[in-house]
Amino acid sequence: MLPDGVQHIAMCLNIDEQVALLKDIRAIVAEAPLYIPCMPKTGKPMSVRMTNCGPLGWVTDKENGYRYQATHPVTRNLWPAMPASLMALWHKYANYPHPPEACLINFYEQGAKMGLHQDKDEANFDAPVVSISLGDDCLFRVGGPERGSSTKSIRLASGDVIVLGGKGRLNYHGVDRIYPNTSPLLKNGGRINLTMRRVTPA
Ligand SMILES: O=C(O)CCC(=O)C(=O)O
Ligand SMILES: [Fe+2]
Repeated sequence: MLPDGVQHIAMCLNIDEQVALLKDIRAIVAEAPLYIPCMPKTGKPMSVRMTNCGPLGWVTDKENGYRYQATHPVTRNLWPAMPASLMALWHKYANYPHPPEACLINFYEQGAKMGLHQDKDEANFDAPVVSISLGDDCLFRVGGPERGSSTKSIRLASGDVIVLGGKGRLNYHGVDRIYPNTSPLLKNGGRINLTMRRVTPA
């Protein structure tokens, strides 16, 4: 059983839908290249590469830490628009009457991971976080709203959706590992995660 408010919806996207979504993501990455985010204060580079689409994007660097901003930290351009394919997934799974403002695009190569954390840089926790997996499987871990709470590990596959909402909105979660060569979607392997969020109060 997953914690209250955490939903794992397996195989939401069939292979054709995954290919179509990937095409949209490739267009976004062509305009807003993946960059290497760094941890606040220490400046340690994260193993995941990132970009965003939508009016706001989540960024992090040594000097200014975790935040949302309207522009890409390297190109300084506005983030590309959120594609209709992502908007449709939000409206299907978020059960929230306002559109998402940010979609963080995470790219994990083999060996990349993401430590346990809460998504709490938003000024609005009423809306859920809707997260889509594409490409190689990963081991996803989710706990409760306190750092020490027990966690549960689940394997996510390409086309799966995770929703963190309600009581689960601030639950700790992270990605422990990528399982190489488990999906034919990305020619060179790796995993893409798309995390849609509402940032400001509606
Ligand atoms: O890659 C994932 O499935 C989770 C990503 C995540 O938790 C985040 O970007 O905040
Ligand atoms: Fe997260």
